[in-house]
Amino acid sequence: MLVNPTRGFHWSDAETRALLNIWGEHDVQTALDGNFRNSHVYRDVAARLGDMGYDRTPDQCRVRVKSLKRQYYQAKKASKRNGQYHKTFKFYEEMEKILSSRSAATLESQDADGVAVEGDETMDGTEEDGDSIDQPQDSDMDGAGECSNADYPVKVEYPSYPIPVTVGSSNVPVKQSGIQNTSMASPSAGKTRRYKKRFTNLSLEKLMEKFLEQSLEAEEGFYRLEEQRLRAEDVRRETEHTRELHMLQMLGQMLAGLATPAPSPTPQPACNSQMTPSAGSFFGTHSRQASQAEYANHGQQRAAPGLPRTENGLQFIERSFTLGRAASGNMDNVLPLVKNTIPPLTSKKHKGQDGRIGVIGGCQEYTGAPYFAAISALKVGADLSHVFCTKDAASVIKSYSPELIVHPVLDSPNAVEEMEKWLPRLHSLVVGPGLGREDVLLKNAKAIIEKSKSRGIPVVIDADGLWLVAKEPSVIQGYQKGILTPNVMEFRRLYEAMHHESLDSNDPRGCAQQLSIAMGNVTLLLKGEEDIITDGNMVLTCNQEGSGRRCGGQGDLLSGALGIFSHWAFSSSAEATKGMNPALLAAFGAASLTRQCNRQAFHKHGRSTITSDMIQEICIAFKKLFES
Ligand SMILES: NC(=O)C1=CN([C@@H]2O[C@H](COP(=O)(O)OP(=O)(O)OC[C@H]3O[C@@H](n4cnc5c(N)ncnc54)[C@H](O)[C@@H]3O)[C@@H](O)[C@H]2O)[C@@H](O)CC1
Ligand SMILES: Nc1ncnc2c1ncn2[C@@H]1O[C@H](COP(=O)(O)OP(=O)(O)OP(=O)(O)O)[C@@H](O)[C@H]1O
Repeated sequence: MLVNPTRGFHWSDAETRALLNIWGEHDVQTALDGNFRNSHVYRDVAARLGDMGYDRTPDQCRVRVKSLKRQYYQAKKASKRNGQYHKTFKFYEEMEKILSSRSAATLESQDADGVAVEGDETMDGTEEDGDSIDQPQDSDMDGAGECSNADYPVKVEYPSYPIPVTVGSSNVPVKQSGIQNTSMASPSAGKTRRYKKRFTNLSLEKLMEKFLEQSLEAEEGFYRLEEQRLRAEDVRRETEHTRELHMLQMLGQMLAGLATPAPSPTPQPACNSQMTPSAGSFFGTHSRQASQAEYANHGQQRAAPGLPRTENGLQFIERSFTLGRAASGNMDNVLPLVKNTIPPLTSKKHKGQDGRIGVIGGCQEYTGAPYFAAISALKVGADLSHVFCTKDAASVIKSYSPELIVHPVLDSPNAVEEMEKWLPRLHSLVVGPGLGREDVLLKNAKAIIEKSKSRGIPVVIDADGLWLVAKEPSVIQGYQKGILTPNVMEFRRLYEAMHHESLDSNDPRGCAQQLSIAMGNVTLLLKGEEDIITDGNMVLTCNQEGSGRRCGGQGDLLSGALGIFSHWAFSSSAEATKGMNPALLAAFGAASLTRQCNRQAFHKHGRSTITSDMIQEICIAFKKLFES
């Protein structure tokens, strides 16, 4: 049970004696002597008082002790004068006993340190009450760090580098630079006294020890914080990395979802009422930006038939390709996939393995077109290039190049059988360059397209082949390995044939997509200022820089190149194409190459650039685009 449960300011005599008994014990005095911090000592004193039934806080004990000491010193002073005063201080004897023996001990240590110190345990920076009048004769420490005790003057040398010290009760380390001249030199009077009280009882060695200890503590604290910061940074980086990996995984899964071969598509209704025409005209003055934005919408709104379009890989890809398009078409994101489809040149392969291409075209009027197409296929990398032309065109075409294998069969009575027997040897077919529009030639071309379809051979249709398609769309409709390469005129013709209405010249992409869908998602490469490539689901644009030079035969170069690119693309694994429609990749590759050839040739020949000049550039252009 507590004797003093009120914890009031008044100390009873018994309580005070109990306190002095504890405080006067040797181990308590030793613990208090010369220590900066004495809170733990007074905590112990208060606890022991508590054991005796007195409920006092450590602070109350400390204040009470101070008060007793003050009274003791005053009584002692007075007693020197009249020998009486001590009689009025009822605890004089007890205090005398404690402090006199303590003085002796302190003096011993003073001798050892060479520093005169008198006083008590007042070094606790956290518990100072600011009351210094209990010190009858404080030792002085002046602003220059000099301990000016009369008997033992000592010059205190502080290190010139900043030492973090704990100030007040906040325990915040602060740096004191030039400590001799600042904080010790110009504090307020009260502070000066406090410093005096704190430091006078300490030996220099201890003082320095304290400084160094605190300096070390502060340094350790700094490193601890720094370590925490670095760990937090590591965690942040790791989180970021995991997030990126997660995104990549998601992308991979989506692309893998697209690798599933598409089922046979159904032709779609032609018109997309959601389309809004933009300003300008592709077929006249075309506003590219407007239609780009517009087209992004088409890509996301349409659910085209035939291709997996669940939540979904396709939408995701469309978005990413739409983003990529803004700056430079799809050069950055599609070209690497095209590269993936190009077979490496190795000594292990035999002739024909990298591609055997057939061109159906070449008549009395047009011998250049099939030649351009066939030679371009060779120059891009086909091993063998065949031309199936009319009899009178054959020798002319042969005379252009000994590289080409020319079959004068297109106008023969058994043209289809003649050509069909070559089909097993062909990897892809280009139908149309220089074909002409004679019914019999178109009929034979149509028959050979049908045969090729049944064999699953990729079929590129260009020029007069498109004339045929405009008349009979079913010849290629819904064939996923079919690719149409109309120029502006051919596109218009096709569109109007399919939709029975004029095309919206302000919306080339929308129209191209509509046409592709109407054709059963056959891939379309609409040539122009910007080549638009679509399979109805996805739209790519090729803005590879070309030139302003348009001469006959450039489209033939493109269709011939596309012949070989389509073979490579359709022979590639889904992994290589990342699940993208191979027809799109092939078209993109051929379009980029043609434009690059045009650019290079134009640099050399300017206005005089002709298709033969472009063909000369295929090697360098191919290297630049696909092998660098
Ligand atoms: N050196 C050669 O042997 C060449 C033969 N070519 C072949 O020539 C054949 C015809 O192809 P084209 O692209 O010349 O087809 P077109 O004869 O339909 O068009 C030729 C050009 O005439 C203009 N044109 C066509 N119809 C028009 C109309 N109604 N009103 C106004 N202008 C019109 C357009 O500028 C068009 O690009 C194809 O088989 C093609 O392959 C071309 O490839 C060019 C080179
Ligand atoms: N305005 C243009 N700016 C840049 N390149 C263009 C432009 N128009 C067409 N091209 C490019 O020229 C090439 C041939 O396209 P073009 O429209 O001349 O084909 P074409 O008329 O079918 O050719 P051909 O004369 O062989 O029949 C394509 O690669 C295309 O990208």
